[in-house]
Amino acid sequence: MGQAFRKLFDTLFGNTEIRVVMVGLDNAGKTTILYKLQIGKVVSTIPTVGFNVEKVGYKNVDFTVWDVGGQGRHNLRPLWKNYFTSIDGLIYVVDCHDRE
Ligand SMILES: Nc1nc2c(ncn2[C@@H]2O[C@H](COP(=O)(O)OP(=O)(O)OP(=O)(O)O)[C@@H](O)[C@H]2O)c(=O)[nH]1
Ligand SMILES: [Mg+2]
Repeated sequence: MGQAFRKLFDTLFGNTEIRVVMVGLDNAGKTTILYKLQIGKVVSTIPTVGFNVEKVGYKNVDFTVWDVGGQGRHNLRPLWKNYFTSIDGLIYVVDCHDRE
């Protein structure tokens, strides 16, 4: 209950911190989205082995966005679940041009 009031208070009067995790298959575009959100540009990327984490501010909300690598050949997908504790949101990124 106290936590709920705290969140409400923060939303109305201060900064709210939200933790978000992005997962999806390799080459889906997660890292591209992360840096587009943070710096507003499309950057060139390399496959993520591990994760990238960045802060993205929007209005009075501070998003901490975790971008977790999705390559199957490095067996990264079974590791996704380790990022799912204490998060407020999960984004699953899909490349709509990927027919496989
Ligand atoms: N045409 C097009 N290319 C994109 C788009 N988003 C990402 N790409 C390209 O797709 C490739 C992979 O993008 P990443 O953002 O590195 O993919 P990822 O999901 O982080 O991949 P992993 O780190 O391996 O899990 C890069 O060459 C990007 O430039 C898009 O919306 N359109
Ligand atoms: Mg990546």
